[in-house]
Amino acid sequence: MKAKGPFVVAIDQGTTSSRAMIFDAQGGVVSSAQREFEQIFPRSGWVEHRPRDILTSVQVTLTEAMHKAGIEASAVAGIGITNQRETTVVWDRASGEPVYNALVWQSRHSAELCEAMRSEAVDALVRERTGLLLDAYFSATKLKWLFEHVEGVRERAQRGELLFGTIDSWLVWNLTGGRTHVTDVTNASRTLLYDIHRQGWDEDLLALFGVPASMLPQVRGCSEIYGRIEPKYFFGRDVPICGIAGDQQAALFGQACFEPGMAKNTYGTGCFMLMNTGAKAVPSRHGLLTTLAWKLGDEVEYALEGSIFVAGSVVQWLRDGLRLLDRAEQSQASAESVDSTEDVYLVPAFAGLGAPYWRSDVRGAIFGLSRGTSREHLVRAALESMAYQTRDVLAAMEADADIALKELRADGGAIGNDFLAQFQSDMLGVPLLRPRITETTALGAAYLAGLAVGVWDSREQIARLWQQDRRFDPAMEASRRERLYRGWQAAVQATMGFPAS
Ligand SMILES: Nc1ncnc2c1ncn2[C@@H]1O[C@H](COP(=O)(O)OP(=O)(O)O)[C@@H](O)[C@H]1O
Ligand SMILES: O=P(O)(O)OC[C@H](O)CO
Repeated sequence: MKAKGPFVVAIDQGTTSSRAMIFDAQGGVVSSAQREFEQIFPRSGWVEHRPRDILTSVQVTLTEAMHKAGIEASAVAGIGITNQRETTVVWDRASGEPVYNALVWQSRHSAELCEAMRSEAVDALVRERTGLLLDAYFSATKLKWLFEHVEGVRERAQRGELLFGTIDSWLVWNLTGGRTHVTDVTNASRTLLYDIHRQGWDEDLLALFGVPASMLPQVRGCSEIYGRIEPKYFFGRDVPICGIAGDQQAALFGQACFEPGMAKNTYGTGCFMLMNTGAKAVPSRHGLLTTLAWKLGDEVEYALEGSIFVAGSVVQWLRDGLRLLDRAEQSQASAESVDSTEDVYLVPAFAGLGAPYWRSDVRGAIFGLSRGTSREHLVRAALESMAYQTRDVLAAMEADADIALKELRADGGAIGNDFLAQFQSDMLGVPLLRPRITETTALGAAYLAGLAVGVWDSREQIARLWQQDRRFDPAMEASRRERLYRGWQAAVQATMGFPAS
């Protein structure tokens, strides 16, 4: 007999792959399926996705995960969606056809346009209303690029023929058969068009970027029924879609960081540290972002975020670019085979530096090379760079929020690396906790969906489901830690000074 459930499905639409996961009511993984899709690099620094590829990868993984689980569709209580954030899609309201590829969050399409728009008044307006910065990372700059570079898009948008959405909106629109144009507050808070204090699209910002209000989705909470999936996509059942959050906020939720001061760091392609600041939107004076953590019922909570653009991808570069490794996992043994980097530092500013520096013009550098520098030293320096960047962000966070972090919950593919986890704990001087389920992004989306349809009743119940895999306690002497960190800071300063202008 097939298991009765209830089960919850999470769709985790990430930058390089889509994943569908099925969870039971204890928060345990029943099955999962994953598909990569094509990354399109039309020019140096530009990254695009085909919106239809994304949709297909989601539909295929949904079906595969259900087959693997061997459960009835009727046992699924709800579907949650979590997504790569900021990535921008524009499509025709009538035909559903995208007008162009999706412009991906990392892409620098709109970098020049941002420089041309920059002024003290614009910077202040953006920061005050959105908690963000004027940077090509965010959606409104990508929309403006589409208006300026793709023929007819501005005019069609002005005539009300086009819709805009981040990937969550694009998926919900399609999975509900073109009936529902919504997003949630967390995704809205990454567009540069949303007032995070007043909770609404902001007319001044719409005017600044030339965006007609008619193309915007309705903004909703993170845990409610938005619509029902078309039965043809889900074994004949119109299951509710009832959870939406951007992937980093979903991970914060999946890590059960529900109290102000609790923080998580996700070590994937990039690294995103978010600290819950509760009902208070804490403005950053140290290069972080203020963002919405979630909205449950009428309650809104905020987070401080440090966005690091290159983390796990530095290991991919060692593997595919320098061919120093066959597999990412080998980096652990390689780093552990030497006692230190012998003062080699690698600053992986491949696409500039994100938080807290925001320097899109700088590029990566390696310092301290000697005749004795080996492959192992470089691998270790690459892993250490993730930990140093995280310390930069944490220092900014503690200064902004005026608190000292007690522990850091960590997740994402790269934190399976024990060397990195230990070095990170050493470098921060706080315990690092690794949960049993490191797919916390999908788990968070499942929790949000399950809360909306009664699979779980409360956040307290969810917090009790969090389980530790391993705890890493700081073991490095403070004097060594500070000496190493000073070396990193010098390396970053030197990187930012090159080439001399
Ligand atoms: N054992 C490991 N040590 C170091 N880095 C790793 C390890 N395993 C995976 N990675 C890195 O982590 C990233 C994959 O993590 P994942 O959470 O799947 O990323 P994303 O969701 O951003 O695609 C890759 O960049 C990979 O190089
Ligand atoms: O797809 P990921 O996990 O690399 O996350 C991307 C972030 O949401 C970008 O802001």
